[in-house]
Amino acid sequence: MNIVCVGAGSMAESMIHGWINKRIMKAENIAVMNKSDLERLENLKDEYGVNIVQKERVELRDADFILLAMKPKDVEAALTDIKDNLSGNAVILSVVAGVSIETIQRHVGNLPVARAMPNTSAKVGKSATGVAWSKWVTLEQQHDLRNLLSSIGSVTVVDESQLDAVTAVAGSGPAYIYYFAEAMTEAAVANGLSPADAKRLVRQTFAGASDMLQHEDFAVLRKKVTSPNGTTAAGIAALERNDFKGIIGECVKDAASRSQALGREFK
Ligand SMILES: NC(=O)C1=CN([C@@H]2O[C@H](COP(=O)(O)OP(=O)(O)OC[C@H]3O[C@@H](n4cnc5c(N)ncnc54)[C@H](O)[C@@H]3O)[C@@H](O)[C@H]2O)C=CC1
Ligand SMILES: O=C(O)[C@@H]1CCC=N1
Repeated sequence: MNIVCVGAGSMAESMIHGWINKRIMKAENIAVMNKSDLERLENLKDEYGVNIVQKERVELRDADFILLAMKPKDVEAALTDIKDNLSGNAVILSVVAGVSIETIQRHVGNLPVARAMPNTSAKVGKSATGVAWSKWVTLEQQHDLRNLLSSIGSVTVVDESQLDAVTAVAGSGPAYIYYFAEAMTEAAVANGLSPADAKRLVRQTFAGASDMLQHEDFAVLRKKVTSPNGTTAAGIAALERNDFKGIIGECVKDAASRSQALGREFK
């Protein structure tokens, strides 16, 4: 199986890292191309052993899967640029936020197109990925796509209309968690801990809690920490007073709306 990554930024790198780490792909079967940054491609070649798409672009013609991993505004130019080099057998796997299967097919014709929304935890094999595909994707190709995506984490097959929600929760989600970790660290320092100790404590608290989340119901876990009239109850009361759930609700709603807007903007 051959894959060409069109767009070689942080998302493509996370996926390449996951595929090679899990030995689902050999580096020699992966090729990368981008808009203009040859140094970036050379770096990926040095780091992972992947190929760089050559001027003649045989790699594109031989590809079973084309990973589309550029910003939404660059999709049209990228597809216009590669469409004459694609074989009819290639499946396009887009991770671009918002841009619909219909829009992609308008540029390349009735090629099989799948849209996935992974996240950067692909790098450590722990992406939470949602995927939807068009009717042109055969059962065998669906099977290969599941394999490719499950090598970087969990896979949830959804209807394309649900991908905006997947993007808002799982695609963007790691950033909310990092933001929460930053806020906890700042609060720890404000309450007298050294920055180094604060960071170590917060990092391990997140790591331990995220392990626990795998095994028990979220609310049950929370209740087990929360002694009546204790410290956690006081902390949670502050979250409730400040409408923490409302804030998170708005955060996810705005991210999903932005995903829809990107789809309209780059139709
Ligand atoms: N970073 C993240 O956490 C996630 C990103 N995504 C999606 O992945 C896509 C890529 O995001 P990043 O990797 O973060 O962006 P990035 O900015 O790190 O990389 C974009 C890459 O696209 C290339 N590119 C631009 N125009 C091109 C063209 N015409 N032909 C070929 N290559 C071209 C750039 O040279 C660059 O290598 C975005 O659409 C984003 O919505 C999806 C899930 C998570
Ligand atoms: O922020 C973005 O638009 C992309 C999509 C999901 C994560 N990063």
